Amino acid sequence: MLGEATATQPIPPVRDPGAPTVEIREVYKSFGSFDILRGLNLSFANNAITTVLGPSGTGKSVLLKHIVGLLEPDAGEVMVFGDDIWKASEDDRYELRKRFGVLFQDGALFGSMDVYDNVAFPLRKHTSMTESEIEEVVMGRLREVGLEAAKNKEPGSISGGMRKRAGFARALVMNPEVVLFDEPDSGLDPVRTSLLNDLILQMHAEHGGTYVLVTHDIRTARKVSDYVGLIWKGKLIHYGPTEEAFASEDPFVRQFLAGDSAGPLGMD
Ligand SMILES: Nc1ncnc2c1ncn2[C@@H]1O[C@H](COP(=O)(O)OP(=O)(O)OP(=O)(O)O)[C@@H](O)[C@H]1O
Repeated sequence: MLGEATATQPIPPVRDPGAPTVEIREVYKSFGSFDILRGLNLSFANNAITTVLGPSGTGKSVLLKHIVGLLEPDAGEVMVFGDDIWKASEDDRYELRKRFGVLFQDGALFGSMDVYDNVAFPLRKHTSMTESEIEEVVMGRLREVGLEAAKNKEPGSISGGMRKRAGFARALVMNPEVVLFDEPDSGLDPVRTSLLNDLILQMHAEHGGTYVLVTHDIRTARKVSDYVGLIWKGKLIHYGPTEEAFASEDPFVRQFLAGDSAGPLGMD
Protein backbone atom coordinates (compact mmCIF):
# COMPACT_ATOMS: atom_id res chain seq x y z
CA MET A 1 0.00 0.00 0.00
CA LEU A 2 1.39 3.37 -0.93
CA GLY A 3 1.56 6.11 1.66
CA GLU A 4 -1.33 8.55 1.67
CA ALA A 5 -0.50 12.13 0.74
CA THR A 6 -2.58 14.72 2.50
CA ALA A 7 -2.08 18.42 2.95
CA THR A 8 -1.31 17.81 6.61
CA GLN A 9 1.06 14.88 6.19
CA PRO A 10 4.44 14.78 4.50
CA ILE A 11 4.37 13.35 1.01
CA PRO A 12 6.18 10.01 0.68
CA PRO A 13 9.34 10.37 -1.40
CA VAL A 14 9.74 8.95 -4.87
CA ARG A 15 11.28 5.48 -4.38
CA ASP A 16 14.46 6.24 -6.31
CA PRO A 17 15.08 9.97 -5.99
CA GLY A 18 17.11 9.91 -9.22
CA ALA A 19 14.36 8.20 -11.22
CA PRO A 20 11.93 10.27 -13.25
CA THR A 21 8.66 10.97 -11.43
CA VAL A 22 6.72 10.45 -14.63
CA GLU A 23 7.89 8.13 -17.38
CA ILE A 24 6.03 6.73 -20.36
CA ARG A 25 7.56 3.50 -21.64
CA GLU A 26 6.67 2.18 -25.08
CA VAL A 27 2.98 3.02 -24.70
CA TYR A 28 0.47 2.02 -27.36
CA LYS A 29 -3.16 3.14 -27.44
CA SER A 30 -5.79 2.69 -30.14
CA PHE A 31 -9.45 3.60 -30.27
CA GLY A 32 -11.10 1.14 -32.65
CA SER A 33 -9.01 1.22 -35.80
CA PHE A 34 -7.34 4.53 -34.89
CA ASP A 35 -3.83 4.08 -33.57
CA ILE A 36 -3.16 7.11 -31.40
CA LEU A 37 -0.08 6.35 -29.30
CA ARG A 38 2.32 4.12 -31.23
CA GLY A 39 5.16 3.17 -28.94
CA LEU A 40 5.53 6.46 -27.12
CA ASN A 41 8.56 6.87 -24.85
CA LEU A 42 8.83 10.02 -22.78
CA SER A 43 10.69 10.56 -19.57
CA PHE A 44 9.78 13.88 -17.99
CA ALA A 45 12.48 15.87 -16.21
CA ASN A 46 11.82 15.99 -12.46
CA ASN A 47 10.93 19.30 -10.91
CA ALA A 48 10.86 21.06 -14.28
CA ILE A 49 8.18 22.39 -16.62
CA THR A 50 7.84 20.33 -19.79
CA THR A 51 5.58 21.37 -22.62
CA VAL A 52 4.22 18.71 -24.93
CA LEU A 53 3.51 20.00 -28.41
CA GLY A 54 2.20 18.30 -31.52
CA PRO A 55 -0.38 18.59 -34.25
CA SER A 56 -4.09 18.43 -33.40
CA GLY A 57 -5.40 14.97 -32.74
CA THR A 58 -1.96 13.51 -32.17
CA GLY A 59 -2.80 12.22 -28.70
CA LYS A 60 -1.55 14.89 -26.30
CA SER A 61 -4.69 14.87 -24.13
CA VAL A 62 -4.77 11.08 -24.37
CA LEU A 63 -1.21 11.10 -23.00
CA LEU A 64 -2.23 13.24 -20.02
CA LYS A 65 -5.13 10.88 -19.30
CA HIS A 66 -2.70 7.95 -19.26
CA ILE A 67 -0.42 9.75 -16.80
CA VAL A 68 -3.24 10.48 -14.38
CA GLY A 69 -4.62 6.95 -14.68
CA LEU A 70 -7.83 7.77 -16.52
CA LEU A 71 -6.93 5.79 -19.65
CA GLU A 72 -5.25 2.39 -19.65
CA PRO A 73 -2.63 1.70 -22.32
CA ASP A 74 -3.07 -1.25 -24.69
CA ALA A 75 0.62 -1.98 -24.12
CA GLY A 76 3.54 -0.32 -22.35
CA GLU A 77 4.08 1.14 -18.92
CA VAL A 78 3.04 4.41 -17.33
CA MET A 79 5.47 4.90 -14.46
CA VAL A 80 4.59 7.47 -11.81
CA PHE A 81 6.51 7.84 -8.55
CA GLY A 82 8.34 4.62 -9.38
CA ASP A 83 5.20 2.49 -9.87
CA ASP A 84 3.40 1.41 -13.00
CA ILE A 85 0.06 3.10 -12.38
CA TRP A 86 -1.71 0.33 -14.30
CA LYS A 87 -0.09 -2.50 -12.39
CA ALA A 88 -1.06 -0.91 -9.07
CA SER A 89 -4.28 -2.01 -7.36
CA GLU A 90 -7.29 0.24 -7.77
CA ASP A 91 -6.83 1.49 -4.20
CA ASP A 92 -3.18 2.35 -4.84
CA ARG A 93 -4.10 4.05 -8.11
CA TYR A 94 -6.58 6.18 -6.20
CA GLU A 95 -3.84 7.12 -3.72
CA LEU A 96 -1.43 7.92 -6.55
CA ARG A 97 -3.99 10.24 -8.16
CA LYS A 98 -4.10 12.36 -5.02
CA ARG A 99 -0.50 13.29 -5.69
CA PHE A 100 -1.44 14.89 -9.01
CA GLY A 101 -2.92 18.29 -9.67
CA VAL A 102 -4.76 18.62 -12.95
CA LEU A 103 -5.89 21.77 -14.68
CA PHE A 104 -8.36 20.93 -17.42
CA GLN A 105 -9.18 23.28 -20.28
CA ASP A 106 -11.96 25.26 -18.65
CA GLY A 107 -10.85 24.78 -15.06
CA ALA A 108 -13.46 21.96 -14.79
CA LEU A 109 -15.01 23.69 -11.78
CA PHE A 110 -18.24 22.51 -10.19
CA GLY A 111 -20.84 24.99 -11.44
CA SER A 112 -22.97 24.71 -8.32
CA MET A 113 -20.15 25.61 -5.91
CA ASP A 114 -18.56 28.98 -5.42
CA VAL A 115 -14.85 29.49 -6.03
CA TYR A 116 -13.95 28.92 -2.37
CA ASP A 117 -15.81 25.60 -2.14
CA ASN A 118 -14.33 24.46 -5.44
CA VAL A 119 -10.80 25.03 -4.15
CA ALA A 120 -11.64 23.50 -0.76
CA PHE A 121 -13.19 20.41 -2.36
CA PRO A 122 -10.07 18.17 -2.58
CA LEU A 123 -9.10 19.00 1.02
CA ARG A 124 -12.60 18.17 2.31
CA LYS A 125 -12.69 14.96 0.29
CA HIS A 126 -9.19 13.63 0.86
CA THR A 127 -7.95 14.99 4.18
CA SER A 128 -9.15 15.20 7.75
CA MET A 129 -8.29 18.88 8.04
CA THR A 130 -10.60 21.10 10.08
CA GLU A 131 -12.55 23.90 8.38
CA SER A 132 -10.25 26.51 9.87
CA GLU A 133 -7.16 24.67 8.57
CA ILE A 134 -8.85 24.38 5.18
CA GLU A 135 -9.65 28.09 5.20
CA GLU A 136 -6.01 28.95 5.78
CA VAL A 137 -4.84 26.81 2.85
CA VAL A 138 -7.65 27.84 0.48
CA MET A 139 -7.29 31.55 1.18
CA GLY A 140 -3.53 31.24 0.71
CA ARG A 141 -4.02 29.68 -2.71
CA LEU A 142 -6.70 32.18 -3.71
CA ARG A 143 -4.38 35.00 -2.71
CA GLU A 144 -1.60 33.52 -4.84
CA VAL A 145 -3.82 33.40 -7.93
CA GLY A 146 -5.38 36.80 -7.23
CA LEU A 147 -8.90 35.55 -6.53
CA GLU A 148 -9.45 36.42 -2.88
CA ALA A 149 -12.17 38.90 -3.77
CA ALA A 150 -13.96 36.40 -6.02
CA LYS A 151 -14.15 33.61 -3.44
CA ASN A 152 -17.94 33.72 -3.15
CA LYS A 153 -18.60 33.90 -6.89
CA GLU A 154 -19.89 30.98 -8.87
CA PRO A 155 -17.88 29.81 -11.90
CA GLY A 156 -20.61 30.93 -14.31
CA SER A 157 -20.29 34.54 -13.18
CA ILE A 158 -16.52 34.96 -13.60
CA SER A 159 -14.34 35.30 -16.71
CA GLY A 160 -12.58 32.40 -18.46
CA GLY A 161 -9.23 33.62 -17.16
CA MET A 162 -10.55 33.70 -13.59
CA ARG A 163 -11.97 30.19 -13.99
CA LYS A 164 -8.55 28.96 -15.07
CA ARG A 165 -6.91 30.64 -12.09
CA ALA A 166 -9.50 29.07 -9.79
CA GLY A 167 -8.83 25.70 -11.43
CA PHE A 168 -5.11 26.28 -10.89
CA ALA A 169 -5.64 27.10 -7.20
CA ARG A 170 -7.66 23.89 -6.85
CA ALA A 171 -5.04 21.86 -8.75
CA LEU A 172 -2.38 23.03 -6.27
CA VAL A 173 -4.35 22.80 -3.06
CA MET A 174 -3.08 19.32 -2.11
CA ASN A 175 0.58 20.27 -2.69
CA PRO A 176 0.86 17.92 -5.67
CA GLU A 177 4.23 16.66 -6.84
CA VAL A 178 3.01 16.51 -10.43
CA VAL A 179 0.76 19.09 -12.09
CA LEU A 180 -0.77 18.45 -15.50
CA PHE A 181 -2.18 21.25 -17.63
CA ASP A 182 -4.38 20.51 -20.64
CA GLU A 183 -4.23 23.59 -22.86
CA PRO A 184 -4.32 26.11 -20.02
CA ASP A 185 -4.29 28.93 -22.58
CA SER A 186 -7.25 27.77 -24.67
CA GLY A 187 -9.88 30.46 -25.03
CA LEU A 188 -7.73 33.19 -23.48
CA ASP A 189 -6.65 36.36 -25.23
CA PRO A 190 -2.88 36.94 -25.60
CA VAL A 191 -2.63 39.20 -22.55
CA ARG A 192 -4.47 36.78 -20.27
CA THR A 193 -2.44 33.92 -21.70
CA SER A 194 0.70 35.82 -20.82
CA LEU A 195 -0.56 36.55 -17.29
CA LEU A 196 -1.47 32.89 -16.78
CA ASN A 197 2.00 31.89 -17.98
CA ASP A 198 3.55 34.26 -15.44
CA LEU A 199 1.41 32.64 -12.78
CA ILE A 200 2.50 29.14 -13.83
CA LEU A 201 6.15 30.19 -13.59
CA GLN A 202 5.61 31.93 -10.27
CA MET A 203 3.78 28.97 -8.70
CA HIS A 204 6.39 26.55 -9.98
CA ALA A 205 9.21 28.69 -8.58
CA GLU A 206 7.43 28.81 -5.25
CA HIS A 207 6.18 25.24 -4.85
CA GLY A 208 8.31 23.19 -7.28
CA GLY A 209 7.04 19.96 -8.76
CA THR A 210 7.00 18.27 -12.12
CA TYR A 211 4.75 20.24 -14.45
CA VAL A 212 3.53 18.79 -17.76
CA LEU A 213 1.77 21.19 -20.03
CA VAL A 214 -0.05 20.50 -23.28
CA THR A 215 -0.58 23.51 -25.50
CA HIS A 216 -0.81 24.72 -29.09
CA ASP A 217 0.66 28.05 -28.20
CA ILE A 218 4.29 28.21 -29.23
CA ARG A 219 4.83 31.42 -27.26
CA THR A 220 3.55 29.70 -24.11
CA ALA A 221 5.94 26.81 -24.75
CA ARG A 222 8.85 29.18 -25.20
CA LYS A 223 8.01 31.26 -22.16
CA VAL A 224 7.22 28.67 -19.51
CA SER A 225 9.04 25.48 -20.42
CA ASP A 226 12.35 24.15 -19.29
CA TYR A 227 11.91 21.24 -21.73
CA VAL A 228 9.88 20.70 -24.88
CA GLY A 229 8.56 17.35 -26.13
CA LEU A 230 7.18 17.03 -29.64
CA ILE A 231 4.81 14.23 -30.53
CA TRP A 232 3.95 13.24 -34.06
CA LYS A 233 2.00 10.23 -35.25
CA GLY A 234 1.92 8.75 -31.78
CA LYS A 235 5.66 8.90 -31.14
CA LEU A 236 8.07 11.29 -29.53
CA ILE A 237 10.14 12.93 -32.22
CA HIS A 238 11.97 15.46 -30.08
CA TYR A 239 12.62 16.04 -26.40
CA GLY A 240 15.10 18.47 -24.96
CA PRO A 241 15.74 21.84 -23.34
CA THR A 242 13.53 24.62 -24.73
CA GLU A 243 16.36 26.63 -26.28
CA GLU A 244 17.66 23.54 -28.00
CA ALA A 245 14.21 22.78 -29.48
CA PHE A 246 13.85 26.31 -30.81
CA ALA A 247 17.34 26.16 -32.33
CA SER A 248 16.77 22.72 -33.86
CA GLU A 249 17.71 22.10 -37.49
CA ASP A 250 15.32 19.14 -37.71
CA PRO A 251 12.81 19.99 -40.48
CA PHE A 252 9.75 18.83 -38.53
CA VAL A 253 10.78 20.53 -35.28
CA ARG A 254 11.61 23.72 -37.15
CA GLN A 255 8.34 23.73 -39.09
CA PHE A 256 6.22 23.05 -36.05
CA LEU A 257 7.88 25.59 -33.78
CA ALA A 258 7.89 28.24 -36.50
CA GLY A 259 4.25 27.51 -37.46
CA ASP A 260 5.27 27.26 -41.14
CA SER A 261 3.04 25.77 -43.81
CA ALA A 262 6.09 24.56 -45.77
CA GLY A 263 7.79 21.44 -44.46
CA PRO A 264 7.22 17.75 -43.80
CA LEU A 265 4.08 18.34 -41.73
CA GLY A 266 0.89 18.38 -43.82
CA MET A 267 -2.83 18.38 -42.99
CA ASP A 268 -3.10 14.59 -42.51
N1 LIG B 1 -12.09 8.08 -25.21
C1 LIG B 1 -11.88 8.15 -26.56
N2 LIG B 1 -12.54 7.33 -27.40
C2 LIG B 1 -12.31 7.37 -28.73
N3 LIG B 1 -11.45 8.21 -29.33
C3 LIG B 1 -10.78 9.05 -28.54
C4 LIG B 1 -10.96 9.08 -27.12
N4 LIG B 1 -10.14 10.02 -26.59
C5 LIG B 1 -9.49 10.57 -27.65
N5 LIG B 1 -9.87 10.00 -28.79
C6 LIG B 1 -9.33 10.32 -30.13
O1 LIG B 1 -7.92 10.27 -30.05
C7 LIG B 1 -7.34 11.24 -30.90
C8 LIG B 1 -6.35 12.07 -30.12
O2 LIG B 1 -7.07 12.92 -29.23
P1 LIG B 1 -6.38 13.98 -28.27
O3 LIG B 1 -7.49 14.76 -27.66
O4 LIG B 1 -5.43 13.33 -27.37
O5 LIG B 1 -5.59 14.87 -29.31
P2 LIG B 1 -4.72 16.17 -29.02
O6 LIG B 1 -3.36 15.89 -29.55
O7 LIG B 1 -4.83 16.56 -27.58
O8 LIG B 1 -5.47 17.17 -29.98
P3 LIG B 1 -5.77 18.72 -29.86
O9 LIG B 1 -4.43 19.36 -29.93
O10 LIG B 1 -6.59 19.01 -31.06
O11 LIG B 1 -6.48 18.93 -28.55
C9 LIG B 1 -8.49 12.05 -31.48
O12 LIG B 1 -8.76 11.58 -32.78
C10 LIG B 1 -9.64 11.75 -30.55
O13 LIG B 1 -10.86 11.82 -31.23
